[in-house]
Amino acid sequence: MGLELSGVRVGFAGRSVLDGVSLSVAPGEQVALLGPSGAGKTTLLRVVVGAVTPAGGTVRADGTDPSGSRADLTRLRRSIGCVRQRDDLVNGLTARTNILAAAAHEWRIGEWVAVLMGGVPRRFAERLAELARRHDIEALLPARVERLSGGERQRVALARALLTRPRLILADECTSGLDPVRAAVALDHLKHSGATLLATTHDLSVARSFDRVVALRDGKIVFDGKPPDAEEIERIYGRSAPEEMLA
Ligand SMILES: Nc1ncnc2c1ncn2[C@@H]1O[C@H](COP(=O)(O)OP(=O)(O)OP(=O)(O)O)[C@@H](O)[C@H]1O
Repeated sequence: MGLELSGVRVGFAGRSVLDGVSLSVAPGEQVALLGPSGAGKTTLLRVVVGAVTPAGGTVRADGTDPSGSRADLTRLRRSIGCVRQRDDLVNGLTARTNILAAAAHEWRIGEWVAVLMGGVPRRFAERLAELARRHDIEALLPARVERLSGGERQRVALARALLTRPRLILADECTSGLDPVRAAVALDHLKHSGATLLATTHDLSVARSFDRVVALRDGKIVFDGKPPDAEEIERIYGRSAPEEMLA
């Protein structure tokens, strides 16, 4: 799925958070959105998914305006997989049900019953097993998600985002909270999903694993290209660069 943002402006309580952001991402392209805390990375993802309506500029995801009609937004969201910084798994439900819920709009009546009884509809079984294996969560599937650790929840959230093979993945700090091996597995899986990928990070080593890095500072794009080296980062961010960006 392609993305086109032009002159996007967002403000909260009179304070500018995105200030004339223009960005073009081709279908299948993978982009790291780099920036220190508060630079506007999450807000940019929220604009793409229609959770924040810009005060100015235009946004098109797959040619659709995410702030347009409800029907357009619903259709668009079904092609997007989100992994949020703070996952929004539903407590009280098992990891299995949380993952399957990503496809709830596709369930048939019999499948609703199967899922509510703790089962897995046959047409999702193979995909669920593959994701569980890949993210090492097979043993966690029957557990209620409130009993899982932060990193375990993160892996469940990744599996959920990938279940329906989305065409666009918005990953917000998706590896924070994961150990280095699992973080590498998660990134690798996202990158090999074939989807367009927009992944926020303030970790330069994560950004460096992408071919294209878009850096934000105070709501503006200040760099767009091959991964910047430490010297460039210092030039872009000066003292506002957190240590992990200078490493
Ligand atoms: N709903 C909101 N209401 C008011 N201010 C907001 C809202 N959402 C974000 N902000 C502010 O906008 C700024 C940018 O936030 P955003 O979450 O986009 O930054 P970020 O680059 O993702 O940071 P982090 O790496 O810490 O997640 C912050 O100063 C934040 O406090």
